[in-house]
Amino acid sequence: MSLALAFSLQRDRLQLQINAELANSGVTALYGDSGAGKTSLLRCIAGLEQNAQGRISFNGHTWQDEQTFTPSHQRHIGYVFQDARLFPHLSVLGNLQYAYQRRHNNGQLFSLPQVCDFLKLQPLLSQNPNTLSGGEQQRVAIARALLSQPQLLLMDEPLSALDQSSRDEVLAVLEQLPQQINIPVIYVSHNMDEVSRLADQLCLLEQGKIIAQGPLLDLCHRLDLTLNQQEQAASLLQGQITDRDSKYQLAEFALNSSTESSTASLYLHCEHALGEQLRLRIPARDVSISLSHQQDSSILNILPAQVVELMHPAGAAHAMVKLLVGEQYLLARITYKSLAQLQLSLGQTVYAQIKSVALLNKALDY
Ligand SMILES: Nc1ncnc2c1ncn2[C@@H]1O[C@H](COP(=O)(O)OP(=O)(O)OP(=O)(O)O)[C@@H](O)[C@H]1O
Repeated sequence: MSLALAFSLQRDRLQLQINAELANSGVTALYGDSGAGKTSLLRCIAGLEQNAQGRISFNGHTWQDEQTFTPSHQRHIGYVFQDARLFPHLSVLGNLQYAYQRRHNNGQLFSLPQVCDFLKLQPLLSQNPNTLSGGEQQRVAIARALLSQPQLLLMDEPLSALDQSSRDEVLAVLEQLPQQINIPVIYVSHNMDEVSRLADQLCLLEQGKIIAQGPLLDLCHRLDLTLNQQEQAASLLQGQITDRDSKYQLAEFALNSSTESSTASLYLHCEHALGEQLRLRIPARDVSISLSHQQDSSILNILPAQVVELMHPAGAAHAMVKLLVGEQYLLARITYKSLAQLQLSLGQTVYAQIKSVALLNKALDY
């Protein structure tokens, strides 16, 4: 059971041609450049594009084919837009009650107190939407979408219109979303940092077509994808906090591995509890490579690694090196000159020097 898509939509400047089956649990990120067709695809799923030709079905229910077109309000979906679109003449509570009263069914997946608690809306209930910050408005918009009791939640760049502090506020809520709701989420974004914090599955859209799809962890290390040849490419590593060093205020983060012999650890500063499964994001540009283990460096995290793939697009000043660290992959973006000087080859053992890591709250789903 899943969201099965086989349809096309003709736009003035874009032909959307979609053939895909999206997961029916967790967060699937629809990622692509501006104009790739992400919003158009989401609108087709929502039943907001009458001109889409083809078939869309969800969990065995046909929403659209040659004979059928289920209107948007009968698809049991929640939709969160880039802007909150709250009713200005109603209080926050009024907006929420309006959505709840018009819920898709009598299901009680999400109750008003539960949603208000999760999205920390209690102090805002009597306020008018115009008096709220952008982040607060977006939290209300998410609550409103959930109160309609959807079976599928669609989110179209819900952070893009927010300033940094509001963005962080809503992102913190979204990171907790999978623990709170048990429905699939399709999340449109062109921000890889956001995607790596929130998504389990990734769907890459380019010029109206899905060019790759699968678990985020698999796709974010594939060097054939242009996404991973760019400056903002980053690796995701999965592991847990296994020790704390109170003298230096550091925690030991051990990468998950199936055997003791292939384990590897990094050191970082964090407050997370021992044993907690976490996701680590390491920008490829913050990983350098040396042939020997540097003993006189301030870089704390230096790990033995094996070169498993090299990518140097013709004429480019930079190359991407895919390394195996323990049992997980790490990307290093180095200059073509360094690649030539080090004479790196496949299978070679090197040392990965990691200058920065970001600890993400969400563990990866395998
Ligand atoms: N209502 C419309 N009528 C005609 N063309 C449209 C319409 N909406 C979008 N388009 C065009 O379809 C293409 C895809 O737009 P869409 O908004 O789906 O892309 P996107 O990937 O979501 O981009 P962004 O990240 O900038 O929102 C663009 O060329 C856009 O100009």
